Amino acid sequence: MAILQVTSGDVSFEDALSRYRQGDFVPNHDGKVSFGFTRDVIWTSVLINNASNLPIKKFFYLDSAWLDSANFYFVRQNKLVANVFTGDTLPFSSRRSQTRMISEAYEFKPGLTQVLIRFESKDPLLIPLYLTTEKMIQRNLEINHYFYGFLYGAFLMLLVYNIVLSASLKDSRYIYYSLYLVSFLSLNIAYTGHGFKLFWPEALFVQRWAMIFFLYCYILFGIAFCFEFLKLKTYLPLVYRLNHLIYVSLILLMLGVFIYGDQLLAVNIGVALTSCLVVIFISLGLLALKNGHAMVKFFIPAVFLKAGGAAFSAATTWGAIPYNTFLFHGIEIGMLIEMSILALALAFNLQEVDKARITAEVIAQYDHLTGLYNRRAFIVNTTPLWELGVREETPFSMILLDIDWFKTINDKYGHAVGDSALKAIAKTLQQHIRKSDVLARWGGEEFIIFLPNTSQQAAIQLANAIREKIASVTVSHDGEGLSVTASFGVAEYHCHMNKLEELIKLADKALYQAKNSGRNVVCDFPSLITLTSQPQEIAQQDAV
Ligand SMILES: Nc1nc2c(ncn2[C@@H]2O[C@H](COP(=O)(O)OP(=O)(O)OP(=O)(O)O)[C@@H](O)[C@H]2O)c(=O)[nH]1
Repeated sequence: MAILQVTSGDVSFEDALSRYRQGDFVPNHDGKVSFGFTRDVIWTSVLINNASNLPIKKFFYLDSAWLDSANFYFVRQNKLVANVFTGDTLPFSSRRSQTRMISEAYEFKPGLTQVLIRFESKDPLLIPLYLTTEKMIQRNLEINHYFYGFLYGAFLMLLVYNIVLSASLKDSRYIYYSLYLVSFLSLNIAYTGHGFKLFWPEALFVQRWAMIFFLYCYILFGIAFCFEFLKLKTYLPLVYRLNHLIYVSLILLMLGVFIYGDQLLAVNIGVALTSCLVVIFISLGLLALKNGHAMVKFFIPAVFLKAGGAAFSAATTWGAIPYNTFLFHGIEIGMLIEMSILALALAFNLQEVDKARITAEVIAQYDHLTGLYNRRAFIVNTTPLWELGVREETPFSMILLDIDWFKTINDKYGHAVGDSALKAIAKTLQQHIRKSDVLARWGGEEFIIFLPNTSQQAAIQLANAIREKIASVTVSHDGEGLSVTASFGVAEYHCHMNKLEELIKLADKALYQAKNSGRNVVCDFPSLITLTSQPQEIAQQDAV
């Protein structure tokens, strides 16, 4: 194969032929196939010698879906015998051969045939040209089908997985991930020629601009995903504030290039932005890592691997390294790896969210000062025991206790001492109840105990034991021990009660009675003072 690269203006077939004869074509000894982003026109000349006596049908096959035009001129004995035009400037349905990649059949008569082909593209000019048989083309397409079947299958799986997660978790990161993935998928469908073959075979305008449009979408959603995934709002708020400016600038740029209408310029800007994207992603990732964002440990390797794949694709496209199908598909493989790692990261995040939810649920059950159940958790844990007691007709009781003169303790010794008293009493209560009892901090200085399988008499006994114990507990203050007392109300379930609240109300009434009876006493309902000690003003209860 010999090549003539026309850098300015155009050359007609006749001119190309005469320049070939003048020796202007250069032999393509090193098998160059990539000419990068160029407005140049490439003419190639191939001499085919059919040494047999019979005509042989062969196919020219181009393993690239980016060519705007491939114009084949078949010359025999200095005469043009056939001219076939194909490429993306022709509706797909008008192509003689309906393969996704350009292929052109020709029956070579015995003897020498010269084939001159004029190539042009507004996308990267890549000409991996093969002279082959129909069988080989079918085989190649078959391998391609498996490859893209696997790739699109994997992308669709990741997509569905993330759409389900975004719908159930209402987390914007999954939505941006899905958009990022869909834009890459669409870009891939456009630049591999699948779109032209399957979705818009007649629409030349779409074929011309779809790839560029999806490339810009990919950049836009890539940035949006990066901002959300790295939680820049939290970890880099100054950068995050720029997000709207970035999105608006990108959309304006996109509109600008479409209105200007220069396809090659639009592709060049898009590709340059995609390369910048990798640098931006990694820089933002490192900054977020510095500010303590754990998910970056997934993000940076994912972006590196994708960037590696993309670099190989770009290098083969630009002709920096020799063309090779595997390397050419580097971006797709890299993107699949990146998407899988990021999906893993989002799954990891799901686990974190779950852990945080469990922690929040646990925290929501407990009183932070004493570590006892709070009022809500008390009701939740007591209700089934109440129902069981009612059904099995076993006695059960409730104790409500309130620290005496607690306001005075706070006022006189300070809140910290009040808190220590609350903690000391909580500990005492925990030591005196059974595992099956339910203990909670009911309010400020009030505690409640639900006692399953416990009669009123037994509850009163327990309350008195606790009362005595509390009175003997000392809370340290300025090196001295300060003692506190508590008053108790006890009530037992009766069959006319319908709700837990009714039993609590009775215990509260008994407690009220205990307070009125001078404090540091246990009262039950109906009010009955079971044991008293001399009521004391806390102000007088100094060191023990
Ligand atoms: N230190 C501390 N004080 C609390 C806490 N929760 C509530 N309190 C205080 O407990 C005091 C309760 O005061 P009162 O309801 O007047 O009861 P009292 O002083 O114990 O009087 P009697 O119950 O009639 O013996 C209030 O001053 C609240 O501010 C807490 O978590 N820590």
